[in-house]
Amino acid sequence: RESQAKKFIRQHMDPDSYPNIGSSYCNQMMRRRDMTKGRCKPVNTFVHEPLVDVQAVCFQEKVTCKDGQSDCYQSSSSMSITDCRLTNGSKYPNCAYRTSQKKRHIIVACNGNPYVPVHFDGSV
Ligand SMILES: Nc1ncnc2c1ncn2[C@@H]1O[C@H](C(=O)NS(=O)(=O)C[C@H]2[C@@H](O)[C@H](n3ccc(=O)[nH]c3=O)O[C@@H]2CO)[C@@H](O)[C@H]1O
Repeated sequence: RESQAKKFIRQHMDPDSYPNIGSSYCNQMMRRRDMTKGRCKPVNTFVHEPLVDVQAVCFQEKVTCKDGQSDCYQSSSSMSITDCRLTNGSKYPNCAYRTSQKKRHIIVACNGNPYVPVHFDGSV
């Protein structure tokens, strides 16, 4: 059984590639990281920063999560991210994504001991 922390890493961490945004990055990565089984995950962000830097966000600015919970944190510095968004013409099982490269402050929810990111809430 995959822990929430491991799931966060699988779904949202890609420190090694700062993709030269060919449009295929999201199409490939959403499959490779197992987010196109059963349905195409509509929106997903990959973070291109070292894991330790993303884990440190759990000890940065506390903010309210989209769901109203209070265990979210906003990164003090902007980070390199790639937003993957399902295109309108996309038809399961051929999940077609738009790839958008951005520099944003990320917002994550943290949980557990050790206190680590378990959910990607958004970016600003
Ligand atoms: N406060 C919390 N505290 C603790 N745990 C919390 C909390 N909240 C949720 N979980 C947990 O997380 C699980 C989970 O998968 N939540 S999810 O909203 O569907 C994830 C979103 C995100 O993956 C993605 N997205 C979205 C925007 C963006 O910019 N980039 C981007 O990637 O889209 C998804 C849908 O929005 C949920 O089952 C619940 O267990």
